[in-house]
Amino acid sequence: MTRATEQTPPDAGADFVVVANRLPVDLVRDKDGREHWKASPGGLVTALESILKANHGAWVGWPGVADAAPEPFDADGIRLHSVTLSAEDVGLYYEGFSNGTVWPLFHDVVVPPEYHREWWNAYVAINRRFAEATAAAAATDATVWVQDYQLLLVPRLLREMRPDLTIGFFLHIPFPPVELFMQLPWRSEIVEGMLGADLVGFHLPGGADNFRILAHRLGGHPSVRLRSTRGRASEIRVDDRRVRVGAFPISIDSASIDAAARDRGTRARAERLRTELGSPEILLLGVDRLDYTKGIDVRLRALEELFEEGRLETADVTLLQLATPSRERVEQYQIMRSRIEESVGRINGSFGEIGHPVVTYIHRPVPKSELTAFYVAADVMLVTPVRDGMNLVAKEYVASCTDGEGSLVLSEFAGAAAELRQAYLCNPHDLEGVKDAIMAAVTEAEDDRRRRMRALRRQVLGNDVHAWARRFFETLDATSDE
Ligand SMILES: Nc1ncnc2c1ncn2[C@@H]1O[C@H](COP(=O)(O)OP(=O)(O)O)[C@@H](O)[C@H]1O
Ligand SMILES: O=P(O)(O)OC[C@H]1O[C@H](O[C@H]2O[C@H](CO)[C@@H](O)[C@H](O)[C@H]2O)[C@H](O)[C@@H](O)[C@@H]1O
Repeated sequence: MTRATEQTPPDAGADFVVVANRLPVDLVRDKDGREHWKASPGGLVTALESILKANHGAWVGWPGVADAAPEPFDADGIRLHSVTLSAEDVGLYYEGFSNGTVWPLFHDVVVPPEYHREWWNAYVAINRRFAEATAAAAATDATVWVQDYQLLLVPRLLREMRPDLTIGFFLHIPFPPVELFMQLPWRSEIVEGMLGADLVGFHLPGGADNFRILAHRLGGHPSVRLRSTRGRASEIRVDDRRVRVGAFPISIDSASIDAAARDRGTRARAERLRTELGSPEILLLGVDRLDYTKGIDVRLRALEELFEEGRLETADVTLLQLATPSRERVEQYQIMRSRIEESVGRINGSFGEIGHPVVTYIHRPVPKSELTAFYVAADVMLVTPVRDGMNLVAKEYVASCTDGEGSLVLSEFAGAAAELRQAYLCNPHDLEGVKDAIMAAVTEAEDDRRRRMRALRRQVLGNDVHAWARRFFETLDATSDE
């Protein structure tokens, strides 16, 4: 989404409203003070954009910069309502409680979560602000879909304001084991906040199970498994309401990525890219937000050791690592960036040649069409998070391997590993295992590699983001009909 046009808001409100921390476009302020909109980062936007366009819905979210307060406007057929956040709000609610407390806690405390009462107070106040904006944007009896960990309190707040609404909630990141969640000083408030929804969705059944156990332990809410949904959902009783809970693994717009990857221009760009990278025999690719959960450091260590041990020849192999800047004011992200950039420098210092680094590192987002060309060009995709809700990059790569060539090295700790079983799976905490997975992806016989990719493509092309949304809405409808 790149163009935005102003229109008068519809009086009656929208029948379908998505509320997420971010709008699907970010407001960008140039140095000279001029403003324009650009697509905002991350998998959530990628996933929901096509669904909203098809349904002429509304989206409530933050425009991505402090103090911006644009009037509601339409962009590519979606009505956008901005929630204004001051610089202080961004520091306390987004960088603080969302990304300094919940994000690390829910990603298995891979860095220590911080618990600060002023972050929590801001989180409560801003969740209320999002709920109020959503209540104002939704028509009578509308369906509202609340997204993700920044808005865990919104379902309950919204139900109190607008009992007529049907409310779905989806968590895009892992829901942690009970023992870890219990660290949170505000654990009951969070669970009760989520239980305000009619349907609470997770990527994996394990997340749904953890939530059910916590609803019982913290709130005394009993639950039953629903046989009718073939083990996919459970039901929690909250007073006189029934809240469904289930697993809905998100996916991508597989067909459109497949088509983009087949495009002649994309293929030509992929060829040129390989030439620009020195025509390596094996092109490895990493594509991530620069986040400490993504295991970029893990794959760099693995590659460095494979070079040191002579298992990979530096003359044959190149890694292209794309890293989108992310949450740059949060300290742990700064630490991880320094560590990664130091590793890239060290590896190139040891193994690169003049004009031929072994690792090419790009710390900025690239256009989607360019990204598809990178996927097409790559021989091996490295996806090695220490924990990840799903990881859409893994699925995008598979959808781009239209000629059946290409190998995916995938961490068992990414949600995607539950579906992409034929990838070269590895444990990112076991460096030898990661190295072996990379070597297998590079050296396995062509027939075996192709057989794996065929199976992966069947999975990704047969389970796209439209099927994900359909499954979620069917379950939500069934819940609200009863
Ligand atoms: N350097 C980049 N340039 C452009 N898009 C990127 C880049 N890195 C990641 N993306 C996009 O961002 C999304 C990342 O989604 P995902 O892998 O699920 O992780 P997350 O949402 O945690 O960032 C994908 O759709 C991917 O194409
Ligand atoms: O908005 P940001 O702080 O810049 O972060 C970008 C998004 O990152 C997270 O993505 C998650 O959702 C993906 C789709 O379900 C999933 O594949 C991935 O594993 C998750 O990490 C976050 O959950 C979004 O809210 C952010 O917008």
